Amino acid sequence: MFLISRCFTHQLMTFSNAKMPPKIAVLGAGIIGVSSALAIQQICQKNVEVTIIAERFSPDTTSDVAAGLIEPFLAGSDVERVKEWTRLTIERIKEYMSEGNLGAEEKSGYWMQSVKEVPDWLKLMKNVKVLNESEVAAIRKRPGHNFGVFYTTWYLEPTRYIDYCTKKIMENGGKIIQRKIENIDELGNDFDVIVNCTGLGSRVLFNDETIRPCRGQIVRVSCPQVRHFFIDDDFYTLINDSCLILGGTKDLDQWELEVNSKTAQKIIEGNCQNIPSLRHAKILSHHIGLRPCRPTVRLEKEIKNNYPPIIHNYGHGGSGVTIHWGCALETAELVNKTIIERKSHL
Ligand SMILES: Cc1cc2nc3c(=O)[nH]c(=O)nc-3n(C[C@H](O)[C@H](O)[C@H](O)COP(=O)(O)OP(=O)(O)OC[C@H]3O[C@@H](n4cnc5c(N)ncnc54)[C@H](O)[C@@H]3O)c2cc1C
Ligand SMILES: NC(=O)CC(=O)C(=O)O
Repeated sequence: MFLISRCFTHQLMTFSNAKMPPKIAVLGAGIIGVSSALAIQQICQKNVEVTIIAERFSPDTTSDVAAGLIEPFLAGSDVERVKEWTRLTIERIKEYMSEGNLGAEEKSGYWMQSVKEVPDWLKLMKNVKVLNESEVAAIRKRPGHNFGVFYTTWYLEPTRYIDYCTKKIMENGGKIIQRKIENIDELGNDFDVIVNCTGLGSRVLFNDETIRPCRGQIVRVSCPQVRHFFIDDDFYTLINDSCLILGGTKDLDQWELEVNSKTAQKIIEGNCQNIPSLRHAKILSHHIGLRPCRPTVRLEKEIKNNYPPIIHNYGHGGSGVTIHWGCALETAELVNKTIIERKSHL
């Protein structure tokens, strides 16, 4: 009886609240959660009540650790979807830059490779140049640099951007609740749609063991004379407005959040070999993040008996900044379609 009444109550709640704007819970306040919340407000023309519920907020999310380089990395096997999400995100970044926001720029540099790779997503970049033998020889810094590509991409500093999105969400009437959700039963019948943007948290919250941590350690340094990024199989120097980000480890199934000093030293040494000027860099800070890696990004609607519809948007690996807006738009379209379908049944 309880289950039926609960299910009936939920339907009743929906029917009885037909005049109230649909209530949307967005679980997670990383770049995926806040961008999804904002896209939902925009696509549903603000005729929704969006509440972000999260355990941690910026600057204490994985998203805040990211350098925000725009290029797919550990994004799973849906390469065509990832490329389209990247394209839409690049358009978003251009708009964001045109508004005069800080923390986003075009940036050029080198990707030196031991095995030649010219992925399709390079077509989204500018000034792409596959290096010839003499150019490789001129740029090479270590024996593993057998091939190389020069290109221009963008960076989007997550912390600044999350703040930008959050301000807009609040201006649109959004709400924020700081809370760890142990079980979605806790949400009861309070919401009409649940949007899951909990990243690695989905492993427990939605019992998805296919999402696994890929631990990344970085060092933020100041070295203004370095103005190009430099990436190879083991190390990278990426650029933000007022610092460089030196990386980059990728250790699957490693949950350790303590900074490892030996790893930090290896990261610094390896990047100094690629860019000798870095020997004059000032060390600013050390950070760890656990990339939410999954075989594919999970972006889909789930219907569970006795629960509101759940729209999943998690598992972005090393590409959450790169694909955030494409994923946010697709999530918002799923929410809008769900609301319209519900209204048609009233
Ligand atoms: C070192 C490093 C460098 C990176 N560099 C880049 C880069 O240059 N470019 C790029 O595109 N990507 C990069 N990434 C990847 C990017 O950071 C991630 O893909 C992205 O942050 C994932 O965003 P998210 O919002 O899903 O996760 P998160 O930022 O982890 O946010 C998850 C949110 O869900 C909340 N949450 C989880 N479980 C619960 C629960 N049970 N109850 C309530 N709230 C919950 C958390 O509190 C948090 O608010 C990098 C990652 C690392 C680690
Ligand atoms: N997209 C990226 O470049 C990801 C990255 O730098 C990381 O460490 O993850």
